[in-house]
Amino acid sequence: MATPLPFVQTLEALTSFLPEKLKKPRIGIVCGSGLSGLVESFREVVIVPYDKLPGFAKSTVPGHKSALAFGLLGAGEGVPVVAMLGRFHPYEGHTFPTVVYPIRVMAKLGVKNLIITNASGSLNPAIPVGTIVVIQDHLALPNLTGMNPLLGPPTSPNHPRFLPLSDAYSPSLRRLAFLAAHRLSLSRNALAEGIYAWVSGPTYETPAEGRLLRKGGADVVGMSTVPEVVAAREEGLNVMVMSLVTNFVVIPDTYRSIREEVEAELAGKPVELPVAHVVSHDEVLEVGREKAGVMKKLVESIVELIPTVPELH
Ligand SMILES: O=P(O)(O)O[C@@H]1C[C@H](O)[C@@H](CO)O1
Ligand SMILES: Nc1nc2[nH]cnc2c(=O)[nH]1
Repeated sequence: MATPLPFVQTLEALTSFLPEKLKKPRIGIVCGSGLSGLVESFREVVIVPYDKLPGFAKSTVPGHKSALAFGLLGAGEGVPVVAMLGRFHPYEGHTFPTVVYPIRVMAKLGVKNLIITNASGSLNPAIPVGTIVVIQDHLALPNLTGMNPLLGPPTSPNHPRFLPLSDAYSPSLRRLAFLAAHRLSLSRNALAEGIYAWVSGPTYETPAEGRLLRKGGADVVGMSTVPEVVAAREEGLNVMVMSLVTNFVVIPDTYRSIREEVEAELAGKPVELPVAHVVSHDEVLEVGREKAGVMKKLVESIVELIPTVPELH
């Protein structure tokens, strides 16, 4: 029998930390690798470390802090928001209920719209490093092969047993991303649309895996987000995802043949080999730092626009 989740205790703890005007955020934000700097734009900010909250784990990944940030974001009076400064990934050893626990807590606080960010590798030559991809759909091999975050007894009798995901990524929220980019005078190439492949990690893709995902229709690949999207949809939230491309995934058209190289060498005609790029988390964080400002402005602008859209209330 699964241990019951301590929602009541978490909500009581949060209530004790928060002033009245921050107690009911309507917009939730998840900050991906290297993107927690968003909190610098919050006003009247209250930071609640995860270790003060029953049910919350600790994020162990560099570039992920372990705290919830509450504050007002956007021009004028500002909109009350809550942001996860750091998320939990299944590859860290966290169970799915733990990975998505903060999302369910956000829903219980009254959050209706969720903006998720992440870092990803590009599988699509037309989507270079530094692009922010507004996700329109996902390809989640783990969901299809026995690692679905909703396996097991339902978390609540109010949740559907069979959750549809054909409409997971809110067109109304995605629209706001492009309107926000226009307001900020970003170049057309700064933002793209695409499909996110979720893999469990923590290994990066082999070239053959990258090629498989590309052939399957994915544009970018990452190790997070989909469990959060699934839980958020189960909780009835509107969801949008913006994925910052931090590196290219190597997808060769052909493999270099070692046999041909040896044969060429033996024949006295050595071939000059291209040096293949090897991705690292430092590189992911570096691009995150470079683009954090743009991501921050986009999120802030989307937060300002949400209250103007009746179907997002
Ligand atoms: O939490 P996100 O998805 O932003 O982090 C990405 C995926 C892995 O956790 C890590 C790999 O570098 O970055
Ligand atoms: N799986 C995966 N996750 C990433 N996160 C940032 N870059 C990558 C990548 O190339 N592959």
